[in-house]
Amino acid sequence: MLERLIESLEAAPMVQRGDYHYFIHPITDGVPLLDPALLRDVACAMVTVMDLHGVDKIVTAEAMGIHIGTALSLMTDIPLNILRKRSYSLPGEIAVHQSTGYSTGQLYLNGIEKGDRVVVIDDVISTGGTLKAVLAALENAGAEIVDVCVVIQRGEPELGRAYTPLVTIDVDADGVRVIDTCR
Ligand SMILES: O=P(O)(O)OC[C@H]1O[C@H](OP(=O)(O)OP(=O)(O)O)[C@H](O)[C@@H]1O
Ligand SMILES: Nc1nc2[nH]cnc2c(=O)[nH]1
Repeated sequence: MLERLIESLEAAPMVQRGDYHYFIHPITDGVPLLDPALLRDVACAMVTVMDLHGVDKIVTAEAMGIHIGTALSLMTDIPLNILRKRSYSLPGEIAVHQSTGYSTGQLYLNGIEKGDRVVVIDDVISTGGTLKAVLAALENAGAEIVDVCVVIQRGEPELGRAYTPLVTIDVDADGVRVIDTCR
């Protein structure tokens, strides 16, 4: 089920963002083109590995969790909640600081109620800064985090809780090497 993902990751072009070796891939960038078969492979694999029993909401972060979260939502009928990079100033909005290997910003959580059972998904975890911010916002909102799943784990980031990557990669200036899969 993950052959297309592995093959395309190992062919991913690289760019520099400061000191950061950034790989470019359809799942993590939407560039150059997202093959529906690849998105379907990823969504099916996530449904297979995640605990979705009694889950009220799928939670992801803008921008590159959205297409994956949408596919999962369509497959499971579980509503999708997106942490946005801009504020809506709605009552109860929760703001958290996000930092990655090449950027910093804010994420804004709306629409999660105390006691909601949620799963968190994202395209990639690298420093863990984004998912830590998402988890902090959900904890602040009083959600119960049932499971966390990412398509790609880059390196060995700690989240302070268990999470499941579909694939684990090593990255250097020459490109991406897939070193483990969830199978
Ligand atoms: O583990 P980290 O170091 O936090 O990196 C992972 C995050 O980096 C990317 O988001 P980015 O903020 O670049 O925004 P995008 O999704 O809008 O591209 C990606 O979509 C993850 O959310
Ligand atoms: N596309 C892409 N997204 C990322 N998010 C964190 N690191 C990376 C990376 O190297 N490539």
